Amino acid sequence: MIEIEGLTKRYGEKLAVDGLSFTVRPGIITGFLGPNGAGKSTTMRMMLDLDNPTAGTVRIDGRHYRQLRDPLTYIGALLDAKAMHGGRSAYHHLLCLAQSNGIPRARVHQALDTVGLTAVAKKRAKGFSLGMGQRLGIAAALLGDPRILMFDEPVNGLDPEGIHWIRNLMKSLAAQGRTVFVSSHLMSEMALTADHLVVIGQGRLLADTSMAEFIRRNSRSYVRMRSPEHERLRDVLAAAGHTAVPVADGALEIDGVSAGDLGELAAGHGLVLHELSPQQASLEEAFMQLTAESVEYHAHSDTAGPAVPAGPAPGPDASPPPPPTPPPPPQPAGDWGADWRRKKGR
Ligand SMILES: Nc1ncnc2c1ncn2[C@@H]1O[C@H](COP(=O)(O)OP(=O)(O)OP(=O)(O)O)[C@@H](O)[C@H]1O
Repeated sequence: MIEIEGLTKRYGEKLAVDGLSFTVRPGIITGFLGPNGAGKSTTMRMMLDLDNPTAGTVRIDGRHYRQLRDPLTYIGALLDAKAMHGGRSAYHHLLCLAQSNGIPRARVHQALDTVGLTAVAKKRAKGFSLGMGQRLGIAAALLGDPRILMFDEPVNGLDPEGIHWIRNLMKSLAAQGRTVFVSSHLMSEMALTADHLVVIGQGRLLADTSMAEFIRRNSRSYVRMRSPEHERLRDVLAAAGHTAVPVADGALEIDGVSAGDLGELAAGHGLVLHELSPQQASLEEAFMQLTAESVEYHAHSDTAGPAVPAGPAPGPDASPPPPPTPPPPPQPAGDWGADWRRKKGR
């Protein structure tokens, strides 16, 4: 188990992690989700004592990382798959790690076997593809047979076969009762892997919820209707007890009733419809709404300009930056998502 309490990291003016508190439990995969720059890697580095917190604590099975004897036997991590000595073979890379952490040599063979690198164990790591490097990084994380595993964006840049393999590996590690903590900036990836979600934005906790609860609250199905007789359609729907929410393109969105029933209702009143379509809100949309106010880097919607940070404009001739927008107040974890549902009139 990993317990994080009031974890904060400031780099000069930048508050990268802002008073995070949550617990990562064993036997499940906990997804750590947030847009680019949200503070995921910084949090993970502090969990592994690679960075000092400005405030707050991290406990690994009740102890600080520094108090762990042979830490690789408690917690294994894949942070940056490229962080290895490229001139060494995969076997020697793992052997060096094993020898400096009191791990028996036999584990090197087992770890190579688990990740499918036995055949290339004698090859130098610098000749490895991205996927092979990722597998070697995972072998290093598994080397000490730790109860806790941490993966930072493990599927980045992998082909579908590699992604499938990592997903299944994480699931089997969790099924063995281990604590699995995995970061991503993709909701779609987490939906396929995680049992629990911790969502952050600009270093703050936005949600701490089970995946099932996230899906239950956000996999909303509804019906879109459009009619040239917009007002009459609204009246007919209201009289039938349905709440119709108008949206920007002139359509109405109606929850809790089927497209078939709505079609019959409209036909019964002689209403012409230009659209009657069942819809399913995507989890990606829910995640984007949840983190919308905390996204630091936006792409321009016009195609002329490059993506730039939303912060002050660069360069000596740049016009003065607009005053900073105050960050949104933190949401109580029990009511996350309420804000965007309110905004959408849901
Ligand atoms: N060593 C550092 N010095 C100064 N600022 C830093 C440092 N490390 C991270 N930051 C800043 O802290 C914020 C959080 O960065 P972090 O890498 O933890 O985010 P992230 O959620 O992992 O992002 P990504 O998904 O893009 O990897 C960013 O604004 C980043 O620029």
